[in-house]
Amino acid sequence: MTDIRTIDDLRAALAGAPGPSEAATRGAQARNGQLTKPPGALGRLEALAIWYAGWRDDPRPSVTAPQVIVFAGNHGITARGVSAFPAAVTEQMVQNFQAGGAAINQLATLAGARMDVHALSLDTPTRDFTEGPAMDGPAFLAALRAGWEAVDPATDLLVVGEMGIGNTTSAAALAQALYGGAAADWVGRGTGVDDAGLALKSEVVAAGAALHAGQGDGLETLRRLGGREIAAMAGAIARARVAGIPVILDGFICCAAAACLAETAPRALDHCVAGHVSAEAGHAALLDRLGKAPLLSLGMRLGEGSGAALAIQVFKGAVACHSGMATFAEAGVSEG
Ligand SMILES: Cc1cc2ncn([C@H]3O[C@H](COP(=O)(O)O)[C@@H](O)[C@H]3O)c2cc1C
Ligand SMILES: O=C(O)c1cccnc1
Repeated sequence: MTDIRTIDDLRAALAGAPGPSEAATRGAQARNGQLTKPPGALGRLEALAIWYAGWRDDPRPSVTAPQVIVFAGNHGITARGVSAFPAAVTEQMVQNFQAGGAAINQLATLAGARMDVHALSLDTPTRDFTEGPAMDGPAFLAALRAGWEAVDPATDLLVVGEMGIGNTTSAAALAQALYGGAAADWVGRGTGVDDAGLALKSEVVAAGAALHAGQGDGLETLRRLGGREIAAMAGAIARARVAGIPVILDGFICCAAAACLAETAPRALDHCVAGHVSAEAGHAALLDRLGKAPLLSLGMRLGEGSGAALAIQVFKGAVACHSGMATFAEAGVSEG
């Protein structure tokens, strides 16, 4: 599947996507058992490398072409005062990304990743989701397709990040609509709202979830409560699933996008690893729902793909050891 013309095309692509190669997984497991180290001594790095080998269909893979894609969108919900920063910051940060001045630029460069920035109709914010669906069908499909098409088929490790003032409110509403619980379980301070701002966010999220929960699958929920950049992240993660490209998930917003796919097709996130756990209040609970244990826990709460981009280096470490180390036989080291 190289194109999606309808949202049902995306549903079908997710449902029919192949899993990792069993032969490559077995080959990598066998290799891992022969490497010059005590069994299990590289901890979770060993499982990561084997998992990566399966998805890349190569028992001795390397990470040579990581890609970081940052999507930006504006949110009608910002009119309700849910962010500590004005909506204009979305566009200003896009310019900062393009000039190389944001945190994600530094972390992507350090990880040896190509970085692409896609600003999605910034002059047309989504609708306030407490009044109706955030996006109509064509706008939603366009955003999904922008994400789908942004993935370089030649990439071998993908990170998707976002910029969109107000999007922690959108992500919290998605989480509540998909998983239930109270709005207060899912809202956090985002860019740093005070206690009154947090209470307002809870009200807005509860109203959105009440209006839109239970109206369809994860993708339909995404159309109703998401944003263009969140939909594009979902489109990119889905493309990677179909193309067998492993993905490192970022923070709360990225995981909300991913959750919409998981609630659409049960194996939709088999190709994803959680890069980090964000300090945003609901992220740990969201990772639990996704069944993903984070690689890093550094108290970051930035978004942009920053935590996941940092985790590329953990991945590179895992794969470099797996594929570069000598075996006991090669090195003449005695096995225990
Ligand atoms: C200067 C600046 C850079 C950022 N980079 C990411 N975000 C993060 O903050 C926003 C979400 O928080 P809220 O829902 O509270 O608006 C998103 O755009 C996210 O990526 C930023 C926010 C700011 C202010
Ligand atoms: O976890 C995130 O992705 C996050 C948290 C706060 C603000 N922006 C993003």
